[in-house]
Amino acid sequence: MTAGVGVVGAGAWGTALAQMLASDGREVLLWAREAELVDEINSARTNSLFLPSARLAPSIRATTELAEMAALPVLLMVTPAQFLANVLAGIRREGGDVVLCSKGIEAGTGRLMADVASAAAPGAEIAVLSGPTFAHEVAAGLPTAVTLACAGGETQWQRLSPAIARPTFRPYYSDDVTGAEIGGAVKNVLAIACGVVEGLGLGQNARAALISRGFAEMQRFGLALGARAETLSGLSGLGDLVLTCSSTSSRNFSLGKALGEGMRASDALGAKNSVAEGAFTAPVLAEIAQNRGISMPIVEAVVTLLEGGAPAREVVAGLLSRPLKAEAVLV
Ligand SMILES: NC(=O)C1=CN([C@@H]2O[C@H](COP(=O)(O)OP(=O)(O)OC[C@H]3O[C@@H](n4cnc5c(N)ncnc54)[C@H](OP(=O)(O)O)[C@@H]3O)[C@@H](O)[C@H]2O)C=CC1
Ligand SMILES: O=C(CO)COP(=O)(O)O
Repeated sequence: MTAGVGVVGAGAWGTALAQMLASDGREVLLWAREAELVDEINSARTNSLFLPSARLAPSIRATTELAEMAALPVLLMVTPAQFLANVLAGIRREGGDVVLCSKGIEAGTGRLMADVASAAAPGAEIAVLSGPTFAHEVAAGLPTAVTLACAGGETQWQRLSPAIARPTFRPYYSDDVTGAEIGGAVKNVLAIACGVVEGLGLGQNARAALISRGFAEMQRFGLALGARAETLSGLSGLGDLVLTCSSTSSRNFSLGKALGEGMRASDALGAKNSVAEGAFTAPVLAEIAQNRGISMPIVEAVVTLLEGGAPAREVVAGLLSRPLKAEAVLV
C-alpha cells in the first residue's frame, strides 16, 4: 500500500482523523505505540481503547514502525503535546509537510508545538490543524470545520488542503500558526474552569461569564505572543473554546467537573487513560503569562485547583472578589 498521508498517534483524535481521511477510500498509515493496538486496528478494524464507537475504514493500515512514516509527503502529528518532540525526532523526517494536531504547550520549555516541531524536524514545512473537533463526531462523518494555519503560506495551503479536506471536513486557510496553536492550548485550560463551574452547580450565567472572561485571557496572551485577533476569534480560538466549555464530551471539561464536585486532581487524572491536555498546559501557561506580565486570573485559578491549593469553592470566591475593572481586553 502507498499512503499519501500518515497519522502519528492512535488516540481518539489520531484515529478519528485517519477515519475521516480514509472516508473516500484513500490510503492512510496510522502509527500507534502499542503492538496490541496495531493488531486490533488491522484485524478487527476497531480501536476499543480510545475510539470504541468507530468501525475503521479498510484503507487504514496501522504500524508501530516510526521509520515507515519518514517518507510520506504529509504527516499529521497527533500525540499528546508532551510527547511530540520525542516521537517526531524518532521519525527522522527530512522534509515534507508536518501538520500539528496536538493542543498544548511543552512543560519545562514553554515551547509552542511549532517550535517543538521545527527543532525535531528542521527541514519540514509546518502547519497547524485546530478547531472545534470532538473526535467521535469527526469519526462519524458529522460536519466539522477547522483552521489550517500554514507556515508556508498559500503555496503550502494549495498542496495540503486537497489532502486534508473531505465533504464533511472543511479546513479554512490561515497563515497565523501562532494564533492557531495558542487558541487550542489555552481553551483546554479554560474548559477545566468551566467544568468546575458545572461541578459546583453555579449555573449557565456563570459559565457564559467564564467563557467571555476566559476569551479575554486568551486574547491578551495570544496578542502578546504575536497571534492575530481574527485567528483568536475564529474556529481555532473562540470556536473551540465554546465547544470545549459546553460539554462533558470534553475530557478537560469533565476533569474540571470532577474537581468542582470535590474530587482531588491526582485522583481525577489517575482515573483516565485519555489525556486532559489542560492539566499539563495550565502551569506552564501561567508561568509564561506571569513572566510576561499578562493577567490570566482564570488560568491561575485552575493551576491552584490542580495543585490542590484550595477547595474549588474558595478558588471561585477568590475570582469573584477581584477588584471591579473595565471589560476592555487589553487592560
Ligand atoms: N480527542 C479529541 O477530540 C481531540 C484531541 N485533540 C488533541 O489531540 C492530542 C491527542 O489526543 P487524543 O488523541 O484525544 O489522545 P487520547 O487521550 O485518546 O489517547 C492518548 C494517546 O496518548 C498516547 N501516548 C501515551 N503515552 C505516550 C508516549 N509516551 N508517547 C507517545 N504517545 C503516547 C497514547 O498511546 P498509547 O496507547 O501507546 O499509550 C494514546 O494514543 C491532544 O493534544 C489533544 O488535545 C485535538 C482535537 C480533538
Ligand atoms: O480539543 C477538543 C475539541 O476540539 C477535545 O477536547 P478535550 O481534549 O477536552 O476532550
